[in-house]
Amino acid sequence: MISQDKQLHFLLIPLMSQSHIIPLTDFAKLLAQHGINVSIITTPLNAQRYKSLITQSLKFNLKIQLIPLHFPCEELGLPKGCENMDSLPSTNLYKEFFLACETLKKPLEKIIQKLETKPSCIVSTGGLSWTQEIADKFKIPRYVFQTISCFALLCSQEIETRNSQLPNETTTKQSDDVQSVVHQIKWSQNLARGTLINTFDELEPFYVDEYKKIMKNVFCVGPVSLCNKKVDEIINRGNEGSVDNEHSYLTWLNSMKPKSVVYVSFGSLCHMSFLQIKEIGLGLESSNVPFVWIIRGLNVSSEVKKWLSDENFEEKVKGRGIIIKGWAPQLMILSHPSVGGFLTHCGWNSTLEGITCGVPMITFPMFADQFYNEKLIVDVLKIGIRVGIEEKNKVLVKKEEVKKAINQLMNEGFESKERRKRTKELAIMSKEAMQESGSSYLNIKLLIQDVMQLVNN
Ligand SMILES: O=c1ccn([C@@H]2O[C@H](COP(=O)(O)OP(=O)(O)O[C@H]3O[C@H](CO)[C@@H](O)[C@H](O)[C@H]3O)[C@@H](O)[C@H]2O)c(=O)[nH]1
Repeated sequence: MISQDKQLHFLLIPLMSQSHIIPLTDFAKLLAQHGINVSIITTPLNAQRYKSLITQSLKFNLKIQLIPLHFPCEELGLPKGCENMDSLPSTNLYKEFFLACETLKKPLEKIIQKLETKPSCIVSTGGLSWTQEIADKFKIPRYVFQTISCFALLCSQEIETRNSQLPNETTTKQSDDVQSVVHQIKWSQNLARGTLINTFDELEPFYVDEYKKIMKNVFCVGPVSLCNKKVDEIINRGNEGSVDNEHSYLTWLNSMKPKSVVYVSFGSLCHMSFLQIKEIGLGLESSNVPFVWIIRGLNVSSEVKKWLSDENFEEKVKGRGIIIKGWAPQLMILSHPSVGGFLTHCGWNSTLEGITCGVPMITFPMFADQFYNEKLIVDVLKIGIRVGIEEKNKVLVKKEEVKKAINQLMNEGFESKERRKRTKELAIMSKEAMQESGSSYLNIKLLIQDVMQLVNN
């Protein structure tokens, strides 16, 4: 714990999406472990979903509170209860969702006005450019919390988001909207005091250095998921409801040979066509490799359910494969010794979680930074292999290609062993970065000093 003249209070504002709330709540724990008082802005349903965070903080004497603000779903044409991007019934509602997020600005200003002492700083995730206006209004320094890699940040500085990186259903009008939002985000980032990135210096040193040349006050503070050490923290992370099933998954994983299982998941937002889901299923079936396959959100369509039942799929793979139709305890599964491969959409949180758990990957990007992360995983770090062609969101990846990639990743050949070795080395480096006197640990301290100095001036 640092010695400090004043009790620092960090106000954390994530975009209401699992891929932003999860790393920011992890970061809250890390800050609280350094003696910081942390408030997280959220909404009533998200507060419910993350209530275990509060139980845990009380247990470990950490000062973290959730501040729920009303989220105007129905007023803005969103279905009731859609307070998190993963509960949207269609990707066409993203615009309405972002507008609903922006309406949090006024109530949040009222909250800040009512606080006895104003927050020492705001930490908000990249997409929330309106939080910069709040920071300016109250003269509070704002740090942008980046949930993507330095490699992807640099790529996106250079290149406009290509249409092929947008989700399948995106229209030209929506694509223009995306470009204008990207410009707004960049504008607000330049006004921020600094940038915190969920990565670690040793993972992508060249790209971290390059990013530091174009942005001021850059602190790599991750992988933040490593703050979850106790089993119940890992099982509960981002969970939607009860954790009863988690223990049966654990029993199943315990019965499998070390490094024999492939974990298949496409994050919290990806919307995959029925035909693609079918090819993945058939590829998994014919690979003969044990698997845990997550089908969630928009992907659990009636077509998918019918196909699974017509094929008698779950019965056919019984004993060798598990399908989870809903929220999976991803960190628990990836950190289990029986898991030896990860078929992933390359979301940055998933990529980092694969790395910290030492699990090599099969890359299946579908939109946004996922294509950059594929390049980082396959070409730079050499800890994964591609399945199908590069711009695969427009082309069906066939079952034969899925089977081939799984067998190539999971076999005992020289290349697989080398890939596994490299991933293991990165896993060790990631843990060292987060340990006392590791690079990310020290960067968090430097961040706190930066805030302290601003507060004391
Ligand atoms: O059943 C599930 C599904 C997901 N997760 C967790 O949810 C997070 C998902 O994050 P990520 O892997 O980054 O995927 P997305 O949800 O798809 O993330 C979006 O946001 C990321 C961060 O900005 C981008 O890198 C991605 O491209 C974008 O799709 C991870 O922590 C997972 O462990 C679970 O625990 N259980």
